[in-house]
Amino acid sequence: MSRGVHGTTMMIDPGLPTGVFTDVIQSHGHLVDLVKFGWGTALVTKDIDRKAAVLRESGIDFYFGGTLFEHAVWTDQLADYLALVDRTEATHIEVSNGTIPLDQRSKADYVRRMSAHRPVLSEVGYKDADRSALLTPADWVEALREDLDAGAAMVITEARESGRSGIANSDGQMRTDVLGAVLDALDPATVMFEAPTKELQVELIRTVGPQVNLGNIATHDVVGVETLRRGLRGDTLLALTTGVASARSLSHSN
Ligand SMILES: O=C(O)[C@H](CS(=O)(=O)O)OP(=O)(O)O
Repeated sequence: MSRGVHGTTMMIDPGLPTGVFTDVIQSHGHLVDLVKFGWGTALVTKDIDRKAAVLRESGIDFYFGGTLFEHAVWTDQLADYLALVDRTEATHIEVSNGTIPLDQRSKADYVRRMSAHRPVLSEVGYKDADRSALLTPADWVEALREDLDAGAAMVITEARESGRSGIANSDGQMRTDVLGAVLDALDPATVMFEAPTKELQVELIRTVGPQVNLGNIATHDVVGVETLRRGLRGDTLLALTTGVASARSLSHSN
């Protein structure tokens, strides 16, 4: 799924027209490891099978938003959801409890069940910022561990498409207490951090390194994120690269 030293980049499709989506994949697909068809957009997208084919032809893994899984559980349509996964040949299933009343233990049971169908990406954190804020760093670590123990291929920290909930505060700032606890307890290779804003992307790349797995990257930000990973933007240049020019030659050129 990942491109080696540079971690997984998961792009979120908010329902782009098929032509635009195809263009994005043709132009930037080499920088994308995973695509999420956001929330329930797949069910109202006329061309979802064509979009899925574009990703299969490009060798890019994809799955449907956790909200679609939750909708299926809540409305008792899991069989239809799995039929969609099979028909489109989605490579992964996201299991989450960001919206519906599904406790952590029951979610972990779904991780076990869904792992029989596809590798599972399991999310921790809530869509509601106030509810998420009540989760302590220890709660996050415990839930992430429980999902990994239940067989999740990777766990996801919620931040929404806005970057204003879950592991981020409602003002968009990273909850550094949670991030620190997660990095102390888990191998970052097993975690994908949703990071739709430049502030969150920079913080994660500076803290974890270019190998950090980043999710919910907007279609128009794929190239920008890659430059951050490679120190090709001022925000990460000094943190990720070693200068070779001497101070003397630098001062001469100034
Ligand atoms: O795609 C989804 O279902 C949502 C996107 S958002 O939180 O509504 O912006 O995210 P997920 O993390 O997959 O639940």
